[in-house]
Amino acid sequence: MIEYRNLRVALLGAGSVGAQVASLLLEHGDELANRAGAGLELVGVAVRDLDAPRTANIPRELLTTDAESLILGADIVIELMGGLEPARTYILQALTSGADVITGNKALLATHGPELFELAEQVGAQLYYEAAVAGAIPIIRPLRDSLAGDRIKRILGIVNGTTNFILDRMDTAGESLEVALATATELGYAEKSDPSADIEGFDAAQKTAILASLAFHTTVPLDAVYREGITAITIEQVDAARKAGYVIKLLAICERMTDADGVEGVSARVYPALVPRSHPLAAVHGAKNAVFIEAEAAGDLMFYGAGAGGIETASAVLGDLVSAARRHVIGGPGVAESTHANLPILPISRVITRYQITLSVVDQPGVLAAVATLFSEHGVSVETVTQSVQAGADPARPSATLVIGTHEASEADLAATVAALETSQVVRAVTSVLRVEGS
Ligand SMILES: NC(=O)c1ccc[n+]([C@@H]2O[C@H](COP(=O)([O-])OP(=O)(O)OC[C@H]3O[C@@H](n4cnc5c(N)ncnc54)[C@H](O)[C@@H]3O)[C@@H](O)[C@H]2O)c1
Ligand SMILES: N[C@@H](CCO)C(=O)O
Ligand code: NA
Repeated sequence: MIEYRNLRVALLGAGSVGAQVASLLLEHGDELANRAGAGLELVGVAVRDLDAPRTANIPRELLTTDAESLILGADIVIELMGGLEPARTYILQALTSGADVITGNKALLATHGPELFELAEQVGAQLYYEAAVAGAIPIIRPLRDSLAGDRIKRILGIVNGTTNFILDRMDTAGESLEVALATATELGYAEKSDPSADIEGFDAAQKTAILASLAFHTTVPLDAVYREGITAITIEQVDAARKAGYVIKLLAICERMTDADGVEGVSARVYPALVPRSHPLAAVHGAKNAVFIEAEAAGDLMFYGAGAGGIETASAVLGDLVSAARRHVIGGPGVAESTHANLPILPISRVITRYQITLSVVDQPGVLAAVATLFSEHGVSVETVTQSVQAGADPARPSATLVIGTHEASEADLAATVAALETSQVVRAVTSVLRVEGS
């Protein structure tokens, strides 16, 4: 038996993820010690209620309601309480006392990341957060370490399991958004009391801010992430997408781009988009997550797996724990989160992408030409046009549906085009506007 130096590990929070971390650490502690080169002693678990039921057995003597004392005696602090406070204060206390910190708290990192990383750098400690983006899927470490020698061009992520589950049910089972959301809630994916963090895209936006900051060495604040959720997506849009060879996915997009004025910057955005069925992300079903990375030298890479779940996410936390322990063994300062590039963040109006617009129009001579003119007047180039004619109730006023695919255009030009279409005499209604990504 090798005698290792002992590291004192404090756990804050014993909910879905925390309880599994405690249980796995107690069960596999010896093996993890061999991998880390240091003993990993769970010295305490801070909880709110000593008697609350838990998903895993934790010896009663490890439980405490005194988080602050626990933090002060630890070499490594694992924060799995969630929320902004007191998580932020506890992490600041832990770093100040010289401990390394592991967290899965995307809300905190997306909001107060710079403050936490700055303090970690000042005191020479390390902040690990693999669990904060896409749960069990290794994505933080690949971006920070494996791809540190490359340049990331774009990240397209399915980083919210609840919305992917809902959109997948709409696509594969023909369920309405309401029915699919009810199933997601029943299965425990969406929050019962308030599913808006998922379906309005807030959770995905937090993860986007974290990924974009890391990928482009630039601080990307949460409020700079453009966000649309999935609540306006209809079953008609999902069906039409399928017939046209697409699937609708809620995407977290982090992209280095040059806007129409030649300004190079970072775009961070979340919205439901059409993804070609041939794209690897189209094959991500149910509540699974995937992150598709386009890198200059490495080309395309995809990371796929469980983006949530107590024991799955605990895997990411324990991976961080072994990394933190190895760093303690080796010594030296932590690796700072680099924001050296400091690229400007492009507002959504500057973003350039492709679109698909569906219109209900009057079916009479000159309509197609009038619609095409509106696109060209606003500098938007049409790539494809598909027309289908509806019988309609009034034979004297036949109606047609036009589906128009565009070449790349700026959001500002596209918005102006849509506004002009909406007031045009020949357009009865603009029934759908979706971006096309991943092609
Ligand atoms: N559940 C997942 O699948 C998942 C995936 C990725 C990341 N995360 C993140 O991991 C963190 C934990 O998530 P979870 O699902 O385990 O949450 P949870 O709500 O199941 O557990 C949080 C626990 O922390 C406790 N807690 C809250 N405030 C406390 C305090 N002041 N002192 C002591 N205990 C306190 C709560 O009582 C609860 O038991 C969150 O930041 C979450 O965003 C969760
Ligand atoms: N609510 C999140 C959990 C993980 O962050 C999801 O649906 O993916
Ligand atoms: Na992860």
